[in-house]
Amino acid sequence: MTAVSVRDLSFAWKRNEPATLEIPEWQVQNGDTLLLRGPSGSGKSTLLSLLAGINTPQKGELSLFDTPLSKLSGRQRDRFRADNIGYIFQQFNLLPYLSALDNALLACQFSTVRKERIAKAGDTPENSAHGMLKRLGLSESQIQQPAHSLSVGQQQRVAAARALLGAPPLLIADEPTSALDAEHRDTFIQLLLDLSAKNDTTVIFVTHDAALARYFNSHVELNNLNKAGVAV
Ligand SMILES: Nc1ncnc2c1ncn2[C@@H]1O[C@H](COP(=O)(O)OP(=O)(O)OP(=O)(O)O)[C@@H](O)[C@H]1O
Repeated sequence: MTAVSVRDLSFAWKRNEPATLEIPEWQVQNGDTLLLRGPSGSGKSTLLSLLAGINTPQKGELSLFDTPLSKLSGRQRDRFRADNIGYIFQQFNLLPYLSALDNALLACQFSTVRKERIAKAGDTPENSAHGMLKRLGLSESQIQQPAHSLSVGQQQRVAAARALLGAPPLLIADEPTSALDAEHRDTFIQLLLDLSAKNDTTVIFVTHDAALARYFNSHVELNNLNKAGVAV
């Protein structure tokens, strides 16, 4: 099965303006770990927003795990995203006054399917979130602390736990390491990839940082994929 399949996709932010993205063909295989690179403004976040079904392309096909997103209503797309995509945002998007544990648990609040996957593995969401946060290096007291009182590195781990809870088949991470020093960044990526591999989760990781390439089994330069703005 392919995790992502794109054909003749075109997306413009505004009608009658030149397209930001034109991608004739692109596939990501299930279980791949992919690094997506490109200069600032090249459309990386825009592409992620299409993959997550937050925005929809004006033309072309975009399927995730053989489900064409264009066939889903807005509400079905929201449900599909909650069930199937773990998303780590650049700014993490944690709720500041909720504890690390409750932030991680939000992933299950919006998805029965995630809860069911955990139940099938003989676990509870609370226990699974707690275990994930511990594996990501948070202490008992940090797990109970409100997110705003954690360091940037700790907040990033909470965002990773929330994204991975309930084993979504696709993890999307948008530059989540830009605030970290090299050592913390490398440890974090290694952990993220180890946890993803356990669930056979496909990973799409966006970064500017060429030094991270060695962690991923495929590499895509968005400017090679995207034909928008290129004369034919
Ligand atoms: N919400 C939006 N409304 C209108 N235009 C947008 C919006 N978001 C992005 N754009 C435009 O789309 C183009 C691509 O932006 P995008 O944020 O996808 O690039 P990026 O590669 O993720 O950049 P960076 O590495 O700086 O985050 C830019 O020209 C930007 O101005």
